[in-house]
Amino acid sequence: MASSNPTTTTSPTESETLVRDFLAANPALDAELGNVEIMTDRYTNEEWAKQIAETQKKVAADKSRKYGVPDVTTREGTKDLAETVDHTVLKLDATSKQIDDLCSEARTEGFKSVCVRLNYVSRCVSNLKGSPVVVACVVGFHEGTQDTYEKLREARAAVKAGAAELDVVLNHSLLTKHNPTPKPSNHKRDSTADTITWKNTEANAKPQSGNTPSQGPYSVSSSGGNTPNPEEDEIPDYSAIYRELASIRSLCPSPTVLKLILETSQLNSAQILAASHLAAAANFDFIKTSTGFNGPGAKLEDVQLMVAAAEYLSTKQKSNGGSPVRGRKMQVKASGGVRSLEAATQMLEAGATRLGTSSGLWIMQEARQKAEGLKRPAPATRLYTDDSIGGY
Ligand SMILES: O=C[C@H](O)COP(=O)(O)O
Repeated sequence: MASSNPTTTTSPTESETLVRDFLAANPALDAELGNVEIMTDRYTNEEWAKQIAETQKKVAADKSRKYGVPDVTTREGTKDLAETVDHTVLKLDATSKQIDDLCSEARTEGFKSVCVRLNYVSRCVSNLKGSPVVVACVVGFHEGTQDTYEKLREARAAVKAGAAELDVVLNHSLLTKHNPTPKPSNHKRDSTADTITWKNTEANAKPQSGNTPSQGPYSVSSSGGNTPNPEEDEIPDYSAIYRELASIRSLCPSPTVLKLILETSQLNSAQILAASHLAAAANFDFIKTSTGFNGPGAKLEDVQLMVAAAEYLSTKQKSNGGSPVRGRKMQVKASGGVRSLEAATQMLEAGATRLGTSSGLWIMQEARQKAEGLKRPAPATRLYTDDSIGGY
């Protein structure tokens, strides 16, 4: 049975209707979830806009702040690094063999998770039985524009199949159609599926012109320089975004870990902050940069901004008596194009706590090489000096 948060309205809100309809169509789920707490539409679009404007005004990326990173010259540090990695294969043409290899590599390396599409979740769950590696599944991949009901169906199917974490693609078009601000693209992929999506990205790209402020405060209308957009002064449909996120959270309660993929390459800083605000309000656990299939992946400045946003949004609730966001701090996952130990280290230094990468094996290999390179040679090898013949 579903119950909702206290609300001043008597008729059900759109979120309530959506979740109740979903449960009515899935009675087994309704019984399984028991007393679902529906996160209702808490604010009007104008109220969201006001709150988001405040976040945009207050939050700026702190480029000088460096977070501690695992010391990969130690065994413990290498283990810690591995535990940040979501070992990822999301190609449409991935084979069962590749998925099986992904799982056994994740077990061997001690990665946090394997991140796959829905069709491979149960295979991974059975491969990883008895290991601490969890299964993460993407939802709404990779465009994010599927309708909410479809995303709910996908999310629930993934949880039913055993996924512990869901990486949900934001419907970023709801933000960008008001202030389209594509960023420059120099991303190249190699598989056939990737090439197709890359072509789509290029086809959809609009001219870029001085539209991405590198530091706050950021406002939604800060896109200056674009061709005038008839919708420029309208407020993006924040309510629709929140409704989608909140209904996914309502039907996939904790301990399911929810990550929101913002697709930062498609957003300006103001839009990144708006999405972060709504993710926090809907109790998501992570904000994540990229799908890896649409424009460039994780950029340092975006990770820095998201980390600052997560920090601000977590303290905001404490300071204003419980509303409007929350007290638990979201984490940040850097994903897309993280292909080397150096890139991984930079993202962690910027405050990311999770890395989504298809290059996890290579990154670990580099970490081991670094550890070995710095180790003093064992006495038997005596590579650099020979005490028997004297020397300094
Ligand atoms: O979330 C994960 C990304 O799809 C991985 O992207 P990548 O292949 O560039 O590492």
